[in-house]
Amino acid sequence: MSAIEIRALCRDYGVGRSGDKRTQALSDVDLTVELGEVRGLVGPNGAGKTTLCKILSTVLEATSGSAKVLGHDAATDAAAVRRHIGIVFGGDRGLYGRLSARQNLRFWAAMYGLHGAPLRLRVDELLERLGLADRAGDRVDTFSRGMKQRLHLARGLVGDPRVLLLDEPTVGMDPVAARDFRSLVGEMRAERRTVLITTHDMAEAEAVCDLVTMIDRGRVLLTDTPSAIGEVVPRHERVVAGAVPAQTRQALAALPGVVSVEQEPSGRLRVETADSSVTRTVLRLLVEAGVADLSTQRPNLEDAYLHLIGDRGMAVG
Ligand SMILES: Nc1ncnc2c1ncn2[C@@H]1O[C@H](COP(=O)(O)OP(=O)(O)OP(=O)(O)O)[C@@H](O)[C@H]1O
Repeated sequence: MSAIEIRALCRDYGVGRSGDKRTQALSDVDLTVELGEVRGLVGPNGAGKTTLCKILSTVLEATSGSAKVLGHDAATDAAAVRRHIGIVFGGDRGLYGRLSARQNLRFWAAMYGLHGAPLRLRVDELLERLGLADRAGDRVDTFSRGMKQRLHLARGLVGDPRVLLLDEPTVGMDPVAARDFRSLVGEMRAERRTVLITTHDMAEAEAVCDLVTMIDRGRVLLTDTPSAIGEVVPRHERVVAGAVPAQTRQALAALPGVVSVEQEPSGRLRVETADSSVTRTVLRLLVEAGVADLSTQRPNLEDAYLHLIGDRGMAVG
C-alpha cells in the first residue's frame, strides 16, 4: 500500500454568474507517494498545488478521479483519512493569536479526542520537541514567523499522523528558521512519516525531498529525484567567477563552445559551456588572468524549473 495514491484526479471550479469559463485546476493527475517518502510538489502560482492538498485533506471534493491516503478514499472515507493526516499551512492561518502556544495545542489535541493526562503529556512533548517550551505560556501573536511555523508543525503532529501535508511551510521565514524547519522535516522522515510538501522554493525542494513532482496548469509534468530533474536542462556546464577583467570577459565570449556569458545579480560572471573540455579552457583563461574567485556548477533543480516552466510565479531564495 502506498501512503498517497491519486488517480485521474480532476477538479474544476464552477462557472461564475456572469457565465465566465470554468477553471480546470487539476486535469487527470496521477501521483503515488510511498510510505516514508518526502515528496515535493513544485509549480508556479495557480498550478493546482493547494487544490490537490485540499482534496487530500478532505476539505474539497474532486470533480472526478480518486485520492487515497493509506488506502482510504478521501471522498468516501473522509473520517479515516483525517485520522491519518496532519496538515501544516504557511503563514498565520489557523493559529489563535490571543491564546498561548500551549492553549492552542491543547485545543487541537482535544479536537483529536485526547483529554486528561495523555493530552497534557502530548502537548508538553510537542512543545519541547519543537523548541517552544520556553515560550509555551506566551501569546502566539508575540511569536516570530519561525516560531509560528513550528507551532503549526506541532499542530500537524498532535494527532500523531502517518502522513503530513505541508503547504508552503517556510514561506516568509528567515534562512535560519527555514533551515531549522527543514531539519525537522528530516526528523519526520527518520520517523517513517510520509511528507508531501508544496513549495515554490527550489533550494528547499532540493534540500529535503526524495522525489519532486513538477506541476503546471493542473497537470503533472514529471516526477524524479531533484538531481535527475536537474539533468533535463541542456547539459551545459557552468563556471562562476568574481572580479573578471573586462578584457578576459571579451575573450571568454569569443571562445568556441562558450554558450553564454552573463553577469549574475551578485556581480559575478556566469559562463555556460558546451562541454567539459571547454570548461577547462575557460578555467585556464580565468586563472591566467589572475581570477581567484572561481567555482563550477552543474544544472540544479532551479534551472530545471526555469527551463520547464519559465519564471511564472517563481520565488527565488
Ligand atoms: N475557490 C476557487 N474558485 C475558483 N477558482 C479557483 C478557486 N481556488 C483556486 N482556483 C483556481 O484554480 C487554479 C489552481 O489554484 P491553486 O490555489 O490550487 O494553485 P496553487 O498551485 O496552490 O497556487 P499558489 O502557489 O498561488 O498557492 C488557479 O487557476 C486558481 O485561480
